[in-house]
Amino acid sequence: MANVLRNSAKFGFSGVLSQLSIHSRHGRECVSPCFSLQQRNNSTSPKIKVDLDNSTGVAVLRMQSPPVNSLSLDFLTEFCINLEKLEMDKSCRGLIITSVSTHTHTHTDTDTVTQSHKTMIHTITPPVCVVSQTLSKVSSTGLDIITLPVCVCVCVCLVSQTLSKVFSAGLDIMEMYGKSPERCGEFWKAVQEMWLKLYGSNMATIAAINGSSPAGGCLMSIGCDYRIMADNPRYSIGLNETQLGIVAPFWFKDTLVNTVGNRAAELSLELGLLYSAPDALKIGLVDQLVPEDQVLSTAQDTMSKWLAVPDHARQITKSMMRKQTIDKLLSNREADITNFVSFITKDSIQRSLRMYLEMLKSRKA
Ligand SMILES: CCCCCCCCCCCCC/C=C/C(=O)SCCNC(=O)CCNC(=O)[C@H](O)C(C)(C)COP(=O)(O)OP(=O)(O)OC[C@H]1O[C@@H](n2cnc3c(N)ncnc32)[C@H](O)[C@@H]1OP(=O)(O)O
Repeated sequence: MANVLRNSAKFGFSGVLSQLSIHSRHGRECVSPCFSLQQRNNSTSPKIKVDLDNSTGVAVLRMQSPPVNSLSLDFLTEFCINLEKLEMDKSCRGLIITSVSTHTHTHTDTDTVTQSHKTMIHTITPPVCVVSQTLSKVSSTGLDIITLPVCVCVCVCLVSQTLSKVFSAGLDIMEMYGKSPERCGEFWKAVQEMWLKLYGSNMATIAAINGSSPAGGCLMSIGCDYRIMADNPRYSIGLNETQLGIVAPFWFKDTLVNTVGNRAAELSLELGLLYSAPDALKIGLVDQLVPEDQVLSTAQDTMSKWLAVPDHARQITKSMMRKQTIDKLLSNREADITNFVSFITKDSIQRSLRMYLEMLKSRKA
């Protein structure tokens, strides 16, 4: 333990993790070269928006991946990159994770379309510049040269997409359904990485849960130091894996046990319970309920209390509380990937996932 504390003090908590996970494909090894300490930490990427307030040292990470902020491989990779970048930024001490309820995505596109498609394009986007030209093209037979009237549109379009009222719908089920074992393994490694980075973060972390948060969304929430949830009867949170016919792995279970205790975790996991906000508060799955429009401001107020504690003392304490759980996964990472891949690719599990997907779609109809 003395070693742990010495290392924690020297490298910081996530520094210790990085030392241990140096071979990770999604870890520091591949991410670090992309970011220098000089880089600003206000970034907008397609699925995640990060704003760091330099005066408070608090970053707000907003998930903005419609329709439900599901955790795909791309999303997880982006999430980890953002976390790593903030972790390396000495001015960032606190992180709030939340979801944008609506977002406007600014998209610049260059497209080449045939004349017949021109009208359609115009109705979708206000083109900044439209250049008509004639394009010579080899036909599919390769013998005839045909000339098509084309319209080259350079468009700046505003696409408004609405996220349903979710914090995160958890792991992207499409990443686990009908995929090759290799792809499943890559995906699972990214899920592990997300949890390792979040649960072991040196930053004080708060989940501002402004929507439903099942399964992987719940894992992300309980990976934080504190949870504030919107008091909205439509929202639920929990590790509902068994309801899908799948099993939450040991480190999901350990994180839940560390949060709500053994008995509540046992009931919760075996029954795959999704809790309403008041019930989640009752078992300690979330720490505070507030009206929906106050989730973020409460998270900001709460963060200032966390940041009033000296960083090194908070970080070493966090390490003492979480290191054992983290080490358990670090020393079983490859076996955990192998387990996941062989479990998820079983015919019976694939059938369960298909039925669950169909159920999700039919609920809409
Ligand atoms: C020997 C054994 C050893 C054990 C070994 C263990 C190995 C490990 C085993 C595997 C462990 C895996 C762990 C899995 C964790 C997960 O996170 S699984 C995902 C669980 N998520 C859910 O159950 C949530 C499902 N979604 C919902 O309940 C609702 O969508 C919502 C979030 C409450 C939002 O509802 P609403 O606003 O009404 O939106 P919808 O209309 O339902 O959805 C919109 C579209 O989004 C699609 N969608 C929803 N969730 C997901 C998702 N998680 N992934 C992918 N896609 C999703 C939904 O189908 C809709 O799609 P369209 O119909 O095409 O619009």
